[in-house]
Amino acid sequence: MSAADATSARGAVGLVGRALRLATPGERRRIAVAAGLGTLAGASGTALLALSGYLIARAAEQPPVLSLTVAIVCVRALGLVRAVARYGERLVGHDAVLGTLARLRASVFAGLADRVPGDRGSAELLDRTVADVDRVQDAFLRSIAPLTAAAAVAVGAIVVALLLLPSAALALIATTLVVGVLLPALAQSIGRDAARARGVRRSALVRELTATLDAAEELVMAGAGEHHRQVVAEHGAALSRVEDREARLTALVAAGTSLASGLGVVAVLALALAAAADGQLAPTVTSLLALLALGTGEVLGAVPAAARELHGTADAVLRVEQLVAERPPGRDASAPSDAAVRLRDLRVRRGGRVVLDGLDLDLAVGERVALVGPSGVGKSTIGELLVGFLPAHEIDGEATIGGVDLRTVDGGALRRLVLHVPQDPYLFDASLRANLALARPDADDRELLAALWAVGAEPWFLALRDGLDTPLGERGAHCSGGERQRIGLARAILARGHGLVVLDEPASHLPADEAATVLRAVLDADPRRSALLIAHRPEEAALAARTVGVHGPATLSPR
Ligand SMILES: Nc1ncnc2c1ncn2[C@@H]1O[C@H](COP(=O)(O)OP(=O)(O)OP(=O)(O)O)[C@@H](O)[C@H]1O
Repeated sequence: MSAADATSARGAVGLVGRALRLATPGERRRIAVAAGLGTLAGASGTALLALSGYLIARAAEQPPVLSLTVAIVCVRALGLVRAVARYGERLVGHDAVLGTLARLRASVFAGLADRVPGDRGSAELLDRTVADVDRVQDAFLRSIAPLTAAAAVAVGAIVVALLLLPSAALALIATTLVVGVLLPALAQSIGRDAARARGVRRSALVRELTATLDAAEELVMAGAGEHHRQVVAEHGAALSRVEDREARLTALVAAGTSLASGLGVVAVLALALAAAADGQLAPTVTSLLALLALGTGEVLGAVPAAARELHGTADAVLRVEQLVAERPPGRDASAPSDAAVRLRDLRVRRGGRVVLDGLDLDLAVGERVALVGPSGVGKSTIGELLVGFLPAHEIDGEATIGGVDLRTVDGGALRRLVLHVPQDPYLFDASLRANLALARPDADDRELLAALWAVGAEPWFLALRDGLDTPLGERGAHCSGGERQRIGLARAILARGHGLVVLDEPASHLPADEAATVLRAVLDADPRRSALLIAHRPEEAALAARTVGVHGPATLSPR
């Protein structure tokens, strides 16, 4: 089903089914209970209104009070039932939906994290993914529940009217068709166009804003800040215009809904009065019918907004469903037994361009190999291949680790086997301790400090006021390039259990006379670990038992 299909009734039912499939059976049961309680609240509200009308009209005739007792008790009971059912609906519904959301967020994150980095998407995709999961909540609470309640109340009211005055039932059916079918179809079409236009405008704004914030320093230095501020403001204004138009159209539909409901009440009242004048209907039932129509109109009044919401959530539900259900292509459950690497006649394409071609490389268990060569010839690409960061469709030829094809190896098993130490390690906006503990959560402070000392970070550390509790700032903004690299290298010293470490120029910002010593400490931290060391400096390459030169797409020669 495409998002556009959601405009049809079948599409809407299908979408409700798909949204419900995102919940576990237990959550579905609670969502059903919430929808049932919502229906009970809506029905008792409408019945309360109708019965109150009857009671007032009957009381005006000044009958013996005892003859009103049943109606009075019913009115009290309905008032209580309505309040309790509404409270229960909110409680059970939100409890079920928030539980579903928490679980979905974790699944969506796992789905994104499992993808190779290039396949993970931009800030815009991540932004939409977070918003999408939130919108699934709307599908449950703002669409499914009110639509169920409205359908049940409308059918009940029509049956009651049919028993009392068939012509009033016809007027109610007409109101239901206009308010519950025609106007929602209009609202859905507004929702579809508005959601599409809003999505395009919002994406453009997020893209521009992210790019501007990322490059803020360079833009200010180049004097281009004002221009970009204007571009962001224009995108913001365009989004506001789309939202403004959507709000005006929505208000028109809301006005149409109130008008149609009101006309329905007037029609039912007129028919009931005429029937009462003809003696076909007791005068007291006239007000019951009119207020029954009023109550039904109120419940139906939520349908256009619910239908619009349902359409608005269609794309979101489909995207979340894909992220939760889809495994990254080509990854299966095979786990390599060791870290022996074998590459034969390997060809790698990146961005549509061949960057490695005819590559042969062996790395035995426990062996240390250095990769050297000019910039841009594909050294890092080899490292990324070994750690599963390249999409399978970009790799041709033989590429195995522990005898398992690198294109099909299980992502989790590969990351437990191969440790990647990048040139620019990612530091979280957290304490130094938390950033180091990422590599070994059970390491104590003594071990963390030993790792810092081994990478030559002692003088820097001793100058920190809060020691291991020092916050490192967003992306490690409080650290220099060299300090960030030392933290990345300390993580590699702390890490345990890997069969292979890929060191991708992780000491390039350190002074040349220190880099080789620090790298040796990393290599010696786990002597059983084999290593692929990507290096530009000869003294670093000399740490490996064997050096391999990479010279371009078609050549790779052992030295
Ligand atoms: N994500 C990517 N998308 C498209 N092309 C890429 C990507 N990453 C790298 N490349 C291209 O692949 C080629 C090899 O890049 P790679 O980073 O492997 O080279 P390198 O030998 O490690 O270079 P350096 O020594 O400068 O780090 C380069 O031409 C680069 O432009």
